[in-house]
Amino acid sequence: MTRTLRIATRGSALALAQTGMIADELRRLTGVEVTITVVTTEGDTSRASLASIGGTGVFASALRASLTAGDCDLVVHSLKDLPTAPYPGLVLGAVPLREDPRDALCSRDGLTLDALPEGARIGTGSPRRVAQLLSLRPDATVVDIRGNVDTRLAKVSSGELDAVVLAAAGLTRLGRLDAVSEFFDLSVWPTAPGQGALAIEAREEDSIPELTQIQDERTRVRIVAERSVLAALEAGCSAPIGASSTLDGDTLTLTAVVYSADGSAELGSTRSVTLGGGGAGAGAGSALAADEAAAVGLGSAIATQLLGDGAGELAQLGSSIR
Ligand SMILES: NCc1[nH]cc(CCC(=O)O)c1CC(=O)O
Repeated sequence: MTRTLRIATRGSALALAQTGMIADELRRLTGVEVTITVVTTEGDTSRASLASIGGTGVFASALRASLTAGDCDLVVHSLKDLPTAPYPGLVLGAVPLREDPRDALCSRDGLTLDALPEGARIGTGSPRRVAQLLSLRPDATVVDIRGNVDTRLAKVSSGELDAVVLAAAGLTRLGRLDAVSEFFDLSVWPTAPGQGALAIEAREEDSIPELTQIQDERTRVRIVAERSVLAALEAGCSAPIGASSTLDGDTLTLTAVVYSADGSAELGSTRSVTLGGGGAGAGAGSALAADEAAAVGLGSAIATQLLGDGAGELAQLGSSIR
């Protein structure tokens, strides 16, 4: 009998697209059979603003409950929507190769952020994007929006908004890169920790060797570093924090920026570490574990520095702990 893996996912077009891609890769690379079931989450049913219903975890909890209950074997999440706190009994089974981590502006007539009219109405639901937008365009009116990618883009074509900011990765996966008028460079516009990457979550007690075949270890080490800043700042995905990383050879470099809510002030820090892969003689698994530990150390060092510089007060992190 062919082995079957059951994957659970949210039902949005983006979630279905990215889960479908993972399912196809698992089938192609390992020969397993894969089934997909849709789980509705609070993030899908509530129309309240994301910040108000709790940010961290609103998309993830129902999926995690399904995994814990044994109703599925794997869950595909957008990594940036996955809370940093460990979840009892579940593990990050695999992190596939990352898509473009940048944010993109989608406006009419290809206008860039600089070229938008005075007082332009720009839609986003993310406190980080609000701060970044206002820091570059203090005259803009930022409108808090919810909804899937197509709904957001429709508000621009209809004229309700002049522009929206969306993740390039989501637009790529949905085949909507045509809507992009500007990609923001990560050096001026770092994005959410883990943006553009997916998380395949599994039960700790299960052994699913197929997962190593869809994992990109270099992506995994980078996102571990980015997320450890959030964890060390005790901030959630709704906090106004951007992070970006590079892994050049064995040099892992991480930048994190903390913003005030109105974008008028920011604090940043950049550090690097040389990864040793656990040293000669270390097994493949322990080499990855050693690199992940170094990545966590890098993120914590950056968080400690930012807190020492006053990031807690600047971003009012206490109020975004969830
Ligand atoms: N919070 C919503 C969300 N979660 C993941 C993505 C797509 C990009 C990704 O995989 O990081 C998006 C949409 C967006 O931010 O535009």
